[in-house]
Amino acid sequence: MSQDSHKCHCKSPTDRSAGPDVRDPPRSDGGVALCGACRDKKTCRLGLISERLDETGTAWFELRCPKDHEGGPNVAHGGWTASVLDECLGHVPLLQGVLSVTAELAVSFIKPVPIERPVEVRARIERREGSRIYISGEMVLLPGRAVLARGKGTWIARDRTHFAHFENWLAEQDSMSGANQVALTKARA
Ligand SMILES: CCCCCCCC/C=C\CCCCCCCC(=O)SCCNC(=O)CCNC(=O)[C@H](O)C(C)(C)COP(=O)(O)OP(=O)(O)OC[C@H]1O[C@@H](n2cnc3c(N)ncnc32)[C@H](O)[C@@H]1OP(=O)(O)O
Repeated sequence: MSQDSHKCHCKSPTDRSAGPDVRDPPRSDGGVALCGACRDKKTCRLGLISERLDETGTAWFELRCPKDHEGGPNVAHGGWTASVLDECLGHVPLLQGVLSVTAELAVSFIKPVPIERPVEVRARIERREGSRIYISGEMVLLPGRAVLARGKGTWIARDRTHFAHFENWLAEQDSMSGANQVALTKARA
């Protein structure tokens, strides 16, 4: 359902659940835009150290896989690699002042990613169609830039009411399951 056609008593975009301003998100000391879980710690727990957008529209990220994301011996858990690509690719529109959410993400795992070694992600928008933003990127090992992983996917541009709409949807789900519970209890009585 599109947000425009969603008719409910949604909270206003200025409500706390709308989150911080996407054009001025909370950042780490290295300038990385921080998601909800990392704001208090003021550091990206996935290991992103810095991010920048160059004049051609390519976004560059420096990072290391923290030890607590180890999967196999001395290498990253695959979920870390997928999370980092989700994060970095999603930051490309964010660096241009656009909030978007991941609709689809495909990850190719080319080589294991060593723990605590400098790696780089570069990502760019391939094209846009309506609210759909097609983004791709790759993770390379520094300094030689051997490719470790590739990601590509579809992001959907949203406005700040996205999360307030979701909270209303969740409340509707909860009230429906509450009503179902009452009906079930009555049927059993
Ligand atoms: C990135 C990190 C940010 C760092 C934070 C810094 C601070 C920033 C400051 C402040 C805010 C905080 C920001 C946090 C941001 C976090 C982002 C994430 O974590 S993303 C988490 C995982 N992804 C989800 O949770 C989506 C869950 N899915 C959905 O919400 C919906 O399914 C959604 C929005 C994807 C589609 O909703 P519909 O289907 O109701 O919307 P309809 O209007 O019908 O479709 C819109 C367009 O989307 C296409 N679409 C829908 N699903 C698709 C799919 N699976 N694949 C391709 N296209 C799809 C449709 O074809 C349509 O395209 P057409 O506009 O007509 O061109």
